[in-house]
Amino acid sequence: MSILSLHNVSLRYDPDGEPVLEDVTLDLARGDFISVIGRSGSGKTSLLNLAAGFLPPSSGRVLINSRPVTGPGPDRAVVFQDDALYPWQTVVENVALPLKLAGVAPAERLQTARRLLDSVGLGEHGQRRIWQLSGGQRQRIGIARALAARPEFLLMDEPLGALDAMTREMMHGLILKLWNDSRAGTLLITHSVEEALFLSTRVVVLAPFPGRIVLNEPFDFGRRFLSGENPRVLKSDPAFIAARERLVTAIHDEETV
Ligand SMILES: Nc1ncnc2c1ncn2[C@@H]1O[C@H](COP(=O)(O)OP(=O)(O)OP(=O)(O)O)[C@@H](O)[C@H]1O
Repeated sequence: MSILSLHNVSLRYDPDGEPVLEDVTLDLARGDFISVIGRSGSGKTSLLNLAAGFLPPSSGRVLINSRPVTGPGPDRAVVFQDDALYPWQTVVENVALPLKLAGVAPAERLQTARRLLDSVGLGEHGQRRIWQLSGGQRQRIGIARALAARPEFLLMDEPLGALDAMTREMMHGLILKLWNDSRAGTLLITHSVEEALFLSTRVVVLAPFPGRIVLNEPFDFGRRFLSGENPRVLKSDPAFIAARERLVTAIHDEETV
């Protein structure tokens, strides 16, 4: 089983300055869905950038299956809040792009891209241009594209941050279904405690200055949703409400843990 690991990782942007992350240890395995929450400046995006291989740690190790990560790779797909789609290409061409870069033959990559577009409910929109779509549709395409090359890990930085509440809720169900189908080990950075709690098999809270893990707890609300439980009922479950309070307290109270 593939595991993306951060072992005792610290990060300084300024070699003489304070660390942005200090002694962070976290394992993301296939089938995991880990959300990272925390106050602004706690190092969430920096943590994702280390996992993606965009940045090297100042100390500690970032490993995939015990081998050092030396840069970005096709085993890790990244989705940002601002979708990086190409407006001059059609929807289906955008989704097929990672397969084109991987050298997959045109017929096969179009077939895969169409299947992914169907899975995000946009099968009818393949020939449209990106500018003809709503923000929620664009994020669905961004996630479909990220999954096209079957990455082992999906790293998402606030992918739903710009969406309205209703679209966001719809996206939660979709993200859980795609995660369940792909089994890609998923790391989600979010500002929404409820989103983290509803989606994740594990929620990690970072406290700032220096960024460090102050809470790391498993949850099963996403799995319960996938087994057919109603999301509104799940979110009013006393266990959900109590967990939300614990997470909010951990974010605002550095004495936790
Ligand atoms: N490229 C950079 N160079 C120098 N400092 C940086 C850089 N990127 C981030 N920082 C600093 O590192 C700290 C953590 O930033 P980071 O973006 O990882 O936090 P975050 O938790 O994702 O914040 P937010 O919730 O506001 O997006 C902040 O103090 C930020 O100013």
